[in-house]
Parts: sequence; C-alpha cells; structure tokens
Amino acid sequence: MSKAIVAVVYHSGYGHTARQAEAVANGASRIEGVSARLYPVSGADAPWAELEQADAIIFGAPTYMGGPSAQFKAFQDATSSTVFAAGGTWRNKLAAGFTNSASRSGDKLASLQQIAIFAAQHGMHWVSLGLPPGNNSSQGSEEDLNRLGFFLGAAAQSNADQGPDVAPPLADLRTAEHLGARVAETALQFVRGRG
Ligand SMILES: Cc1cc2nc3c(=O)[nH]c(=O)nc-3n(C[C@H](O)[C@H](O)[C@H](O)COP(=O)(O)O)c2cc1C
Repeated sequence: MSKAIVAVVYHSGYGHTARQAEAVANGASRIEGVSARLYPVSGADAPWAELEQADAIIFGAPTYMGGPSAQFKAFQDATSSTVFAAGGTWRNKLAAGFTNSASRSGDKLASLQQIAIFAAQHGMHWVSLGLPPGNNSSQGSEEDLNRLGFFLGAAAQSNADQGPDVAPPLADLRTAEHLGARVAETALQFVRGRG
C-alpha cells in the first residue's frame, strides 16, 4: 500500500500556533498510510533534507502585524536559495496553510494569502480548507468547525490574555485537524496516482 509523508512546518512565538500545528499533524496522522512530522522553525535554519522527502508541506505561522511572523518569513526567504535556486525541488508537492492570531479577523487572511503565494512560487499545489463557514447563521455557535469562516486555510483565534493551555479553543483545533486530514487524504491520492 502507498505511503505518504506530510510535513507541518510552523513558527510559534508563545505556543498558541504550536497547539494549532499539533492539531494539524494529529489530523494528518489519523489517515492510514500517512506519516505526519512536525518541524518548528524560527528563522533561516530548517531540516531541508527531511522536507525534501515530504509529499505535502503544511505551513503555519502566527499573524503578527498583519502578516506571517518575521521568524516564519525568514524561513520562507531562506527557501530562495535552499529550494528555489537549488532546482525548484518542492515543485508538485502539495501545500496548505494555517494561521492563528488574537482577533477574530486580525487580518489573518493576509497571512494565508502570503503563504499561498509562497507555495505557488515553489510550484506547489494548494489544498484549501474544504469546510463550509461556521457560526454564520442564527443556528451557529462558537463551537462550529471553521467558526471564523475561512476558505483558503485553517484559522485559529487565541485570546490575548490566555496562554496556550487554553487558547486557541477546541473548535479551532478541530478545524486544524480537519485541514491535516484533508491534506493527508489528498497526498495519498497523489502518491497512488504517481505509482
Ligand atoms: C508582534 C505581534 C504582532 C501581532 N499582530 C497581530 C495582528 O496583526 N493581528 C492579531 O489578531 N493579533 C496579533 N498579535 C497577537 C498574536 O497573533 C497572538 O497572540 C497569537 O496567539 C500568538 O501566537 P503564538 O503564541 O504562536 O506566537 C500580535 C502579536 C505580536 C507579538
């Protein structure tokens, strides 16, 4: 049976986005035949050889000042030489993204868009969240999957005065798990299609 490797590469300054990243990886590893690997980054150093082995890379960063954190951007910029100029070695891998911030919007969309453009620069295939928006009717609630109503990737919201032990809430972690599982299933389809 075919196997697929899903890498989750993320930055987290204070631990909230790390919770989201763990949920993404848990969702991916639930899919039989998929091995999920978590890679925290905080600048230009990354396990480049291991990322090379991945069939899909899911990128995540907190939204800081309306975009991915500077530490995650430094990782992205490093790929200019380690990946792009080294032969475009991420071409045709799958990609997806997630972000977390304090406000419900907090301009998270700008971070997801930036990550999607980054993936496109590497010739990767973008996998969207694939969930309808939650909590957008009188029947909705804060417990809904995709309660923040994103399509491009998974969003989470962490109250500014709460630590990563309680934030982001379960609904956002389950949304992150959904993204991981969706990318894992798609990665298996790609791997089997190549065989
Ligand atoms: C430098 C900085 C900039 C921030 N900018 C935003 C922002 O633009 N929008 C927002 O909603 N929250 C913003 N926040 C709040 C963080 O996104 C939020 O605390 C998040 O949970 C941090 O994730 P982390 O614990 O993984 O670092 C900012 C926080 C910091 C430290």
